[in-house]
Amino acid sequence: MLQQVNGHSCGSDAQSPASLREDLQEFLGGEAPLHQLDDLTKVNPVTLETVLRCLQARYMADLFYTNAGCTLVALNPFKPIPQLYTPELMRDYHAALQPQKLKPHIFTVGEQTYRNVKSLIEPVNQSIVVSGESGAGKTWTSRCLMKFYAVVATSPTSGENYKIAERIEQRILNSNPVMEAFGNACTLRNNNSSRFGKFIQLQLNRAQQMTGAAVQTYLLEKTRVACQASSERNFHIFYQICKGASEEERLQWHLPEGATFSWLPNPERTLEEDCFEVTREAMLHLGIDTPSQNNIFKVLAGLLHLGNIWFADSEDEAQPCQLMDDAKCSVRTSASLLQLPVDLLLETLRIRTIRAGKQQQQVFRKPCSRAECDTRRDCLAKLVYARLFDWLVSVINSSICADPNSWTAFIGLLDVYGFESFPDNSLEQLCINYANEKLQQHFVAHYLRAQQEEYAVEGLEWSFVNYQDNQTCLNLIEGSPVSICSLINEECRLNRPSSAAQLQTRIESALAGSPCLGHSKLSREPSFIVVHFAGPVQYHTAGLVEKNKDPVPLELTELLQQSQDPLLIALFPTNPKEKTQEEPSIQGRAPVLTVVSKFKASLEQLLQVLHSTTPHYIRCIKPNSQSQPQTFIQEEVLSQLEACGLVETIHISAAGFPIRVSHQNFVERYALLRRLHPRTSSGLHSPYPTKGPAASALASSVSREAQGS
Ligand SMILES: Nc1ncnc2c1ncn2[C@@H]1O[C@H](COP(=O)(O)OP(=O)(O)OP(=O)(O)O)[C@@H](O)[C@H]1O
Repeated sequence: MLQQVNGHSCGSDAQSPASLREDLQEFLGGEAPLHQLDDLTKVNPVTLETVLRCLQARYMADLFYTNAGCTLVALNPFKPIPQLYTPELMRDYHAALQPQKLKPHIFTVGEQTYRNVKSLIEPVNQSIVVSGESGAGKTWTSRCLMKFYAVVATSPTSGENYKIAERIEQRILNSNPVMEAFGNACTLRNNNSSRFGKFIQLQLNRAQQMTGAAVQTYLLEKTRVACQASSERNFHIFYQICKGASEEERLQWHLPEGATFSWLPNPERTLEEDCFEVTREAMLHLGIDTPSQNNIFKVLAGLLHLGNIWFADSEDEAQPCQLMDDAKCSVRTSASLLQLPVDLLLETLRIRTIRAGKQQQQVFRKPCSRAECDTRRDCLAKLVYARLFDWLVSVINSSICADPNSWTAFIGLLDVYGFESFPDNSLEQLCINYANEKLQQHFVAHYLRAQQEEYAVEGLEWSFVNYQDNQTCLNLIEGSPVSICSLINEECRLNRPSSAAQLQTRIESALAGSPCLGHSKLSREPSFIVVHFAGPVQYHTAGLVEKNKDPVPLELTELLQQSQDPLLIALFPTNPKEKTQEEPSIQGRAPVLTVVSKFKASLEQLLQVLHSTTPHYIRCIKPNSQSQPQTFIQEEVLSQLEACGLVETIHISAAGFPIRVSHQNFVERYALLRRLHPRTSSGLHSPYPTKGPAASALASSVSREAQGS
């Protein structure tokens, strides 16, 4: 009935179409207008179409949050709605007797999570998995949740303790602008796209007060420092220093007004993320004082000048490449900002050292080709930036992390880069989409599969809801013995010359049986297609192996160890015992630790943490790819709904038993009901089953009733 009414096009009578529709609905079915359905399990029937219509109706009515069983759907409004995130509203959700009876909100999830910690029911630790495609609102959501906990999980005491707690919360909140300045960038899909993944662990003491936090980051897209797609930008911080530096700083950092940098595309675009002052202020609160900040910005300016060093082709292979005319000044400026000997910088960029022999004693020096010089220059910048980012994260952690004895439980917020599919996808997208597959699998395993299996085991009446399991895709990416990861890693291990076309052939022949592997007949570049749960993505094989090796010539690290700059000295210590991955082993074998293998290991660690917690899910949905408010493009939303299996989730949530109470807790909580029903004469049999499937069904229904769901 709803569908028909909604599909009906209303005329332009005196009555507005919206109110006519509502009247019609009421008359025909007595059902609530679609936008009033704040739980998708109430949509009837539950189909992709009805869910889509409901979300659209709500979006147009400025209702951005909707429950979908165990998941909260968050539609990106693409406009500021300050009244939706006020501290007063946070307190309302916190103080509510039954927060789930209030309008759906991320604060309901926040509060439920918080109450779960309080209840001490195992697993006490909680996690909130915020997912969605790039630009859907994940970072925004996690930021708001952090603010929520900063407001509600505070010490009620006054005086000194209160001040300490407030300082910790401020620091935790201040970690956001700093990490976003250094780790976010404007991409085609999102002006403030996170180019790294993060898991924030909010640490709570016995009284459920936030005593600290810890941040774990994943795979920063460091290639962006030296290479940006034409309509994209470098990390925000570079624009911030160029736009926000004072006159004096401009002189110190050699950043005159109007200077152009190859690695600073689209500087004319001004974004709200360009605010230098916010970053500085936040850094200060995290304990990074002004001299240290200036040191960081000076190094970053040095990298910008490094990007302006261009080489000319050498006519004689035995001679190093010459600098382009404009580049001579850039070399001097870059060397001076990075406090490196200018000759050594030039030599390192232009001459390769080859070690040979058993103990690598024989050393040859070979001039690099122009392309090799460019690669070394880019590599130097990536090396510095990646270490700087890691260093910042460790500074942040030391500033916000609580003493391990002071906290007993945590709430984890996971905000990883969303699923990506560009015209040109490479190793970065493969890793990002792989992470999204793993998270989807966690959701599928935890919710869609495990729940239904449990119902079957408990003997509950249940007709199985089919869902899209992404295991086949994961097998293709990471399975054993052969997968895309293993094949790319093997190329790195064998260190054999391998063309992009050869890699494509190897992948296609070794994994031909996988239904998730596709081939594009139209593509001129060697590539392969992976059919992800969120859609097919074509990956180009050119440069894949090299990126996976992520080779850092030893000379580059040695060069940076020669720097007199205090920050670079800290980032590149000259500790002979510290053997870095980039150093070749004695036997001259290629390093086994590849980007993919390190990423895989960190993902596995993350999933272990997630498995040990009670998970909560927030699905962020991007209503349109133009980031426009009040614009709901059905096809785009539909593909996101399909990709995350939302309809299946709703089906299972609607028909299933989402609330689980242990038998003991159930008896304790509802023992009162027994008094209402007289016992049988023997006194042994309660009218309610206390064990087995029927008990859990009963527990669920009573509990659901109690919670008003
Ligand atoms: N609840 C909201 N209210 C207002 N604007 C929002 C909201 N959520 C998101 N936005 C807007 O959408 C933009 C993109 O959101 P966000 O950066 O959180 O996306 P994301 O999912 O983290 O993307 P990525 O994966 O690229 O990092 C924000 O910069 C903000 O302008």
